[in-house]
Amino acid sequence: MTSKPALTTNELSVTYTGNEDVEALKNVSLEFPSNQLTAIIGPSGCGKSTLLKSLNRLHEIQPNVDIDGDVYLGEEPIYDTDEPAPEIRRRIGYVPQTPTALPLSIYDNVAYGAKIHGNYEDKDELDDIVESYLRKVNLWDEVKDRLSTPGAELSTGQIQRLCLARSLAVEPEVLLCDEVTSALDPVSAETVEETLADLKEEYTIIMVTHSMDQAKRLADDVVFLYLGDLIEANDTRSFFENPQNERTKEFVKGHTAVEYDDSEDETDSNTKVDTPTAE
Ligand SMILES: Nc1ncnc2c1ncn2[C@@H]1O[C@H](COP(=O)(O)OP(=O)(O)OP(=O)(O)O)[C@@H](O)[C@H]1O
Repeated sequence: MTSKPALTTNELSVTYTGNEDVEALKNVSLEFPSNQLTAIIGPSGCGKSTLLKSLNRLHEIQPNVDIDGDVYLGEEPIYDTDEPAPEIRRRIGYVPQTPTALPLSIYDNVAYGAKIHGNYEDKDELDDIVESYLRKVNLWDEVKDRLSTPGAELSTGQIQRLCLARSLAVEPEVLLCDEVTSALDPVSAETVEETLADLKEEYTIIMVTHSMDQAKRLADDVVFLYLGDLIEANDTRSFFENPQNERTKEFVKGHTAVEYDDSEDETDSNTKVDTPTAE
């Protein structure tokens, strides 16, 4: 990891409290470089979504979560700060797995984000902003003649790109993506993936994915979690070709077997992670 970190975690721990405490993340210290795409991978239940949500204080909307340590956006702490959580969440955007359009027109789905940010003078400028973000997510040509139709009438893959445009329109410094292609058909997933590949030139993107193929294709860096522990973080090539930790070696080998040897394994070739759970 070479460039300056956009986001850093310092001994970050997250515990879900209740009848039984679940330590979902344990003392994780990590750097997420600027203008790169980092993939967070690991078996089901290892803490990927927990890590992602703790990076913009999304956990605070749940009552039963204890968080220790801190996260830094550049040099600024996001927990130990007077800055309101909604402003932190504007600066560190979150795109969920299930694409959902607001009950508004295509135009207003994107304008909504721009209006929150309030960085425009008049309608002409807002039109330009909407167009530029729809272009950024490769959706403009598909929707430019029907901007006033409801966003919900688009295909699922188009809605996911609309959600990306809406998230970008508030001008975040970092974009968190939680399995944003997993609810899509293969063609739509490919289009969203191409969009992410374009966006990572300009944005810092942190993405949870279950697909090793996707991590290899898209990510500059990979973070591997197991049972809430950070096992290994490295650039993508080193991570897959020369893993340092035995656990990583096993995980990568397991997925290589799934990807390339379909004679012995019935697991779907999209390499959905199926190794032991942390629960
Ligand atoms: N709201 C919650 N309350 C209690 N425990 C939770 C809660 N959310 C997650 N957990 C537990 O925390 C651990 C980590 O869960 P998390 O969803 O972060 O894993 P994950 O790696 O994203 O899993 P998956 O790949 O299946 O989505 C798991 O043991 C899970 O059961």
